[in-house]
Amino acid sequence: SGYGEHSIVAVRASVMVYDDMQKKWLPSGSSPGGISKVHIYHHPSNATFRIVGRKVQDHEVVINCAILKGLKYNEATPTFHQWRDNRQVFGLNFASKEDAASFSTAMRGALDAL
Ligand SMILES: CC(=O)N[C@@H](Cc1ccccc1Cl)C(=O)N1CC[C@@H]2C=C[C@H]3CC[C@@H](C(=O)N4CC[C@@H]5C=C[C@H]6CC[C@@H](C(=O)O)N6C(=O)[C@H]54)N3C(=O)[C@H]21
Repeated sequence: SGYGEHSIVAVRASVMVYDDMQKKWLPSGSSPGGISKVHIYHHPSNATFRIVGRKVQDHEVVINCAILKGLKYNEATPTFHQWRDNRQVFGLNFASKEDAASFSTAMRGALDAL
């Protein structure tokens, strides 16, 4: 309903990005570590989806990336999932297996709809 975006899933996860130079995973955002609320937002009128994550503590946006057709979503472990865009690799270290499963189901639904 309406013309805005709406959240199709909201989970808790630590958002990470892989640093190719240092060859290690770094927490995304300015303050080290910490849990974020990570949503998948659907924009029905332009049939798009994106992932937006905000730190629970200070609401810093630590991820804001489009879900593009053909994205390969890798479930490396039951609580760590990852994917690439043309610049970097993102990882979500979920607070629970249930959060991971919810997110994965919504992600795969979005990918099927693109
Ligand atoms: C073909 C391709 O791009 N391949 C990608 C994967 C991929 C495949 C298909 C589509 C998209 C993608 Cl993305 C790829 O191989 N990449 C992506 C970058 C990542 C980096 C390091 C190495 C180190 C080993 C592994 C890893 O990350 N793994 C193991 C579970 C482990 C779980 C938790 C996270 C938490 C932080 C870190 C840790 O524990 O300290 N950590 C981990 O250590 C986590 N890996 C990878 O996984 C690597």
